[in-house]
Amino acid sequence: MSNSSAGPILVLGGARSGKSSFAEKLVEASGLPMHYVATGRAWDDEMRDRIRHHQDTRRGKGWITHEEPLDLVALLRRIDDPARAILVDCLTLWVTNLMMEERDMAAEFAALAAFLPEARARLIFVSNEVGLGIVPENRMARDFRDHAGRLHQMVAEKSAEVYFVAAGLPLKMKG
Ligand SMILES: Nc1nc2c(ncn2[C@@H]2O[C@H](COP(=O)(O)OP(=O)(O)OP(=O)(O)O)[C@@H](O)[C@H]2O)c(=O)[nH]1
Repeated sequence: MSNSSAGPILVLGGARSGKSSFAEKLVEASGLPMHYVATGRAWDDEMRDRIRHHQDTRRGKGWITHEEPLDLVALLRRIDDPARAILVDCLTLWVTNLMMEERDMAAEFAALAAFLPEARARLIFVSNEVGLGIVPENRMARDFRDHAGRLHQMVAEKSAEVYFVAAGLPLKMKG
């Protein structure tokens, strides 16, 4: 794992690809205090169960959890510290939440782009690669796919390392 000054790490993958576990291991290997930023919202019982499983079983003690569905950059600026590893899980849920609230996507992405080179913490971003299937039929899904793709390109460009995880296997794409 690179040092904090080298830039963030981006971990991409499909649903249930093992991307979050891989990213969690990177954070644990850093030996730094571990911060988890959840962008997901508990919108139903299934999601509530998943979140409980993440909090109690997957992460357990030793992690500090922050829940922020929208103002991700403001939170990252608040908790940024060179003596911390911060895992953001995940960027695609952030995109979903921003779209639901009709936020200015370009402005939000620009704020993140401005923050990344200044960040001092070991930052690890997890995100779903959603652009590999057929073109979605509905407009909102196409917009979502496009926003996610643009965001991934921006974060990848500013990252020191980029991985693609499939079937639990990480493929290093950058760094
Ligand atoms: N609000 C909240 N959300 C959480 C918390 N822990 C995890 N989550 C959310 O749960 C999501 C992960 O859900 P999963 O369905 O288990 O993971 P997945 O990304 O489909 O699977 P993998 O590819 O194996 O990681 C993350 O994107 C988080 O946003 C938490 O403490 N609070």
